[in-house]
Amino acid sequence: MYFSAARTEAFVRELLGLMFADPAHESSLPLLDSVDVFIIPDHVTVAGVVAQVAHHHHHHQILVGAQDCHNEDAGAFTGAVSPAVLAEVGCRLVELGHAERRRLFGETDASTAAKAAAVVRNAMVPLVCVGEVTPPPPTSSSRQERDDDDDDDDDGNDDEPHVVAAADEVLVQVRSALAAVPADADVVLAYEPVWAIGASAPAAVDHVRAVVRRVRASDAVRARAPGRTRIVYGGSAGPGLFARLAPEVDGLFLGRFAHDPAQFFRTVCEVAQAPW
Ligand SMILES: O=C[C@H](O)COP(=O)(O)O
Repeated sequence: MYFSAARTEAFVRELLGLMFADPAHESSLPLLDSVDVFIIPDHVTVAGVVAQVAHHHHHHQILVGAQDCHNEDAGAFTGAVSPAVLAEVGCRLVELGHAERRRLFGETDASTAAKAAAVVRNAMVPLVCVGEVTPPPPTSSSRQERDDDDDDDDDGNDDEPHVVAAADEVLVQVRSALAAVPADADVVLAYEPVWAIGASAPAAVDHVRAVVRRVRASDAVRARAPGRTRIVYGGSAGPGLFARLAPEVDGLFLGRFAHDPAQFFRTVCEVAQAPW
């Protein structure tokens, strides 16, 4: 709810202009071969954004998503948005269980899981938001982003207690959602530490990498078909971050720092050009 309908339309127009720039210059086509881009506007503008994107030849690599949906396809649920209708109008991805949905609208792991099943049933991809509520202790190096690229202990045995606690909290959410969808369905897990959303800086790189490593190593993720579970990071993400999170993290989920199409496009290019 940051944008008016007019601003959403202008944002998408500008972004498409950048992505589909004159091939003689910075061609976007190789870029789009190596990365999936999603745009998740409010429900009212989903169909309009689908129409804008469909105008371009390579629109298949730009997924238009919705920010929530109901878990039933049809019925007496006044005010709710049907996943079947979202699919019908060209929506391909549905964000579920965002921290604000959980905090302000009473969503739970159970409701998120039911919605994830509904999204897959309607041949769309669930983008399930997960993340711990409590920030690391103030003295912790995990608390905020900074420039210390410590050596990583890849086995996870030396993870700090708050990393282990964060991953355990996240894994409850992950297990619930993944139990609701077939093992071979595409799923995107958006790891968004709640305390890093709407902040001035993302969570520290080491924290994100360690938590994501633990999620990826979990039985719930390892039991899924190979290549069907992508994990992206969100929470004050923007340009300059991805190269420091990869290869543990597959991509980014931007909020405010994507509001400027040029910044968003720059971030997409960084992800596309990363050597992983
Ligand atoms: O919806 C996106 C996430 O909640 C992150 O938002 P943010 O990048 O503005 O912190």
